[in-house]
Order: sequence, then structure tokens, then C-alpha cells
Amino acid sequence: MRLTKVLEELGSSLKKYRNDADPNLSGIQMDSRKVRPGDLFVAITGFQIDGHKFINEAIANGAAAVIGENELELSVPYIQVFDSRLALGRAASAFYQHPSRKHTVIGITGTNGKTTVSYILKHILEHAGKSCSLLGTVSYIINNEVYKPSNTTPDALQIQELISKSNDEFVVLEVSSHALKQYRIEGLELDYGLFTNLSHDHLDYHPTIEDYFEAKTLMYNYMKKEGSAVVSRLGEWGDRLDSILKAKEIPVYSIGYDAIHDLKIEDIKLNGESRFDIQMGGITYPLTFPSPGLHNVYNAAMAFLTAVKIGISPDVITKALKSFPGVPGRFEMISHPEGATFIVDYAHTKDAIEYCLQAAQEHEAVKVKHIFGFRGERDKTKREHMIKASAAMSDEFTLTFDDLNGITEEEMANELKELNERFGMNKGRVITDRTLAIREAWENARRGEWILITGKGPEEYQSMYELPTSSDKETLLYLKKLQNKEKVIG
Ligand SMILES: CC(=O)N[C@H]1[C@@H](OP(=O)(O)OP(=O)(O)OC[C@H]2O[C@@H](n3ccc(=O)[nH]c3=O)[C@H](O)[C@@H]2O)O[C@H](CO)[C@@H](O)[C@@H]1O[C@H](C)C(=O)N[C@@H](C)C(=O)N[C@H](CCC(=O)O)C(=O)O
Ligand SMILES: Nc1ncnc2c1ncn2[C@@H]1O[C@H](COP(=O)(O)OP(=O)(O)OP(=O)(O)O)[C@@H](O)[C@H]1O
Repeated sequence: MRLTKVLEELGSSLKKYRNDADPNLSGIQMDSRKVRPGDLFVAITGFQIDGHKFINEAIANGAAAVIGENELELSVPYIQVFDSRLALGRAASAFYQHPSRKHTVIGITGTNGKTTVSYILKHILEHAGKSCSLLGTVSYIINNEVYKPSNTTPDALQIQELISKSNDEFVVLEVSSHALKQYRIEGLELDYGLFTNLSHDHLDYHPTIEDYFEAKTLMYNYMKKEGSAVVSRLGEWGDRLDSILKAKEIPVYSIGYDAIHDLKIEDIKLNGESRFDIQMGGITYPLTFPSPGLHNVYNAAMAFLTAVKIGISPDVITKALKSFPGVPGRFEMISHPEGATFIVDYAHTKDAIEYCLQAAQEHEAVKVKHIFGFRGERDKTKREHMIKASAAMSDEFTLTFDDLNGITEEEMANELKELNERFGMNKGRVITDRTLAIREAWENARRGEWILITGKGPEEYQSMYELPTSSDKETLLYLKKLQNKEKVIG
């Protein structure tokens, strides 16, 4: 593609174009190390490092043109822009010929539930005989091929490239607030924009919860003309978003507990699996959903309403929900030979912990134990609330290491001790070594107990383990195998 073709799409982000050569571009890169002859290099002012420092390297590697924010004279055509991240999205979309226009694209934002709702939607769509790509925290899946994720929402370049490879009719993608602030979905066009909920999280990145909410609303700047929103109005943020979207004249379909909503949830019965009714258009649909917990009722309801709007029949959706296999690392159960149940769950907010502990209680557990920790520098303000939730709803809990992420073992150990003393209500203790904490729980597990281990799904990049496994689930499976072996040998 010619450089001028890309330039046409930069719109108001273009500041200055300093060369009238028009090279044919063979690719786009934002990392100088990946530049091949004929590529367009986009220099990003990063959080860690300034990409403009690598322009010479990019040119030495054969860059045919460069986009950047600084005032520069270069030996190749240089396009100066106001914001390189924004320009990157637009340029990548142009280069890959606007791939999102060829698919029905569903963006999902919110604090919790994005991964779960995306998996439920993919399952429903496939049940209805349709194909669906998925981009999110656990994996990127395109044409049934699984790629290891770099982020919850990939960078703009990767999004456009992956979607351009997709032969699937639908694309479901998780849209994080980080991604929205960093223009990672610039150049993407959405058919449906889903909002799950908002709660205390990522306040290390967003100065206030208002800023966090505002970032979430940015997703709706990327709707196709005929696009619509599906909003959970089970909380105040959903109500606020509803007003904002109506002011923008974006059609909103909502879920809630009242008849004013397009989908009304009622008659919830939680006992391991979830049974509940959905009222839509004067018809009641009784549903069974195998993933435990009230939060999963909400997730299933969001997916139900979205699927109906897509045009899938409620009968097909009902059947699909009943056979939903669950999401890796979300309330995954591992049975203990003595009759206890271990659960691995990715809960890392106060709300998520409460939903999970409530779901364990629904099973009439003899005792509910909880093992969890905190990520290093991230979100220090939410730790107190997570401990309070656990102290209020579990019978006992263990604080342990999670990702240390920027702080030392000693600092984290002291923090766990101090937080436990202040907010643990004498129910907590600290075992810093996570593997040891899990092993200790495994060895002491008794019939009827539920032991919830939260904070880590299967995502490898979250791992802080050295040995012998890379996730909480693998640790449990390893202990189980070890115990079975010991039994055989004994
Ligand atoms: C803090 C943050 O959000 N950083 C994101 C940001 O990185 P950055 O562009 O600032 O990276 P940088 O290292 O400063 O590099 C600047 C530029 O120099 C370039 N470079 C660098 C070295 C070199 O030799 N040559 C070169 O050209 C780099 O390719 C880059 O373009 O832009 C990158 C591209 O989009 C992201 O991958 C990266 O996410 C990092 C890995 C990250 O950890 N982000 C987290 C906080 C995040 O985004 N999380 C959310 C979900 C959160 C949740 O819900 O739990 C997510 O969507 O994943
Ligand atoms: N609708 C919901 N409301 C509150 N908590 C939820 C909801 N759905 C899931 N959870 C809890 O949050 C955890 C993370 O769920 P999920 O991975 O679906 O969310 P996410 O938005 O993708 O999270 P992240 O952005 O951090 O990857 C789950 O393991 C569960 O404990």
C-alpha cells in the first residue's frame, strides 16, 4: 500500500508531512527491532522508553517511512502527528484495509466479567453454527488457532493484523480501560459495545474512579453507524452510561431487575449451578447455567441479550447456556480425595472475591477457606477492601504472595502482616510462599470444606512461581498426582 493512502486516513491527527515521495509500504511496525525493508515505523512515546530514540535503528533496518510526534528531519519520508498511538491505530486499520468492517465485532468493557462474557458469547455463536474469533486475557483465538496473549487488549497493530487474518464471521474482544486510554482500538469499528460493571480497580493507572469510568465510556466512540450498546444496569455506573449513550443517540439495550429493561432477570436459584428466569418481550425463558455464582447469572444474561440482538433464537441460546463448559481459571474446581473442593478463580477485586465466597457458601460448605494475595505496586487502595471482604465471608483465610511486580519480597511480607493485623478480624494468617500455602491447605483439607484460591487464572504472565508449576491449578493437580502416587507406593 502507498504511503499517501495511509496518510489520507490519519485525519486530524496529521500535523506535518515533510517529503513528497510516496513509497510502497510492505508493513507497519511500532518496534524498531521488527522493522523489515519497506516498512512504515511508528515511533511511540512509551511509558518506559521513548520510541523516537529508535528511529535511526528503524531506518537502518530498512524503514521506508516514519511516523512520530517530534520535529525531525529524516532521510526517509517523515509524518509528524499529534499523537503517535492514535495515528498507529488509524494507519494500521488503513494498511490492513479496515478489517473490522468485514466482521460483526463485539467489544466488551467493564471491571469484571469481560473474559467470561466473551467465552459465553463465543460458545453461543458456535452453538448456532457461526464462527467467532476471540481476543482477551486468556487467549487470542483466530480461525480456531490459539495465540498466546500479550495483553487483555492487544496493541492497535496486533488487533488490526489479527482481525485481518480472521475468516470468522464474528469477533469478540475484551476492551480494557488501559487500551482505551492508549488508543489501542483506534481504527476499529464495533457493532456491539457491551458494558458489564465498574468497581474499584486499576486506580494505580487511573487517578480517580471517575477517570476510570470515563475511560470505559471511550469505547462507544468506536461504534459503527448502525451499532448498539448492551449495558448491565445492575449498578449506578450502568445507569450513568445509559444516559451518556442516549445523549449520543446510540441505541441501548439493558439488563436489570426491573420491567423497564430489555431483559429482566428474576427468580434466581443458586445452588451449585444457577437457575433463573429471563423475561424478554413478554416471554419468560427459564435458564440453567452451570457456572456457579450470582455474577455468572449476570454474565449469562448479558450474553443472552446480545445474542438475541444478533438474531440468534432464544431456544438455541438457552441450550447453549446449559452446556457452557466454563472459562479457564474462573471458578475451576479440583476435587480433593478426602472430599474437599478446591477452587481456582481469577478474582482480584473486592466484588469478585465476594461473589466467589458467596458461591462457595451456596454449596453449603462445612467451612470456607480462602487463599489470596496482592499484586505488587498495583492498586494499593483496594487491598484493605479485599481483606475485609474475605474476613467477613470466609471462615479463615491465608494471605500469600501474588505477583510482586515492582516491590521486594520483604516489603510485601511486611505489608501482608500489617494488613492482616489491621483488617483480618483474627481470621487471617500469612504464609508468604504461595506454593507452601496451597500445599498446607491441601494436606489439611477435610470433607465438605471449600478452599478458594484467588487472583490467578491460567495466564502465564501473571505467574511468580519458580517451581514446580506455573499456576495455582497446576500446583493443585501436581499435589493430587503426588498424593495418588504416594498412595500407590504406600
Ligand atoms: C503501562 C502500559 O500500559 N504499557 C503498554 C504500552 O507500552 P509502551 O508503548 O509504553 O512501551 P515502552 O516499553 O515504553 O516502549 C515504547 C515504544 O518503544 C518501542 N521500542 C522499544 C525498544 C526498542 O528497542 N525499540 C523500540 O522501537 C516499543 O516497541 C514501543 O512502541 O503500550 C504497549 C502496546 O500497546 C502495551 O503492550 C504496554 O502494556 C504493558 C505490557 C502492560 O503491562 N500493560 C498493562 C498495564 C495493561 O495494559 N493491562 C490491561 C488490562 C488490565 C486488566 O484489566 O487487568 C490490558 O489491556 O492488558
Ligand atoms: N459479572 C461479574 N461481576 C463481578 N465479578 C465477576 C463477574 N464475572 C466474573 N467475575 C469475577 O471476576 C473474575 C474475573 O472474571 P473475568 O476474567 O471474566 O473478568 P475480566 O473483566 O476479564 O477481568 P480482567 O480484565 O482482569 O481480565 C472472575 O474470576 C470472577 O471472580
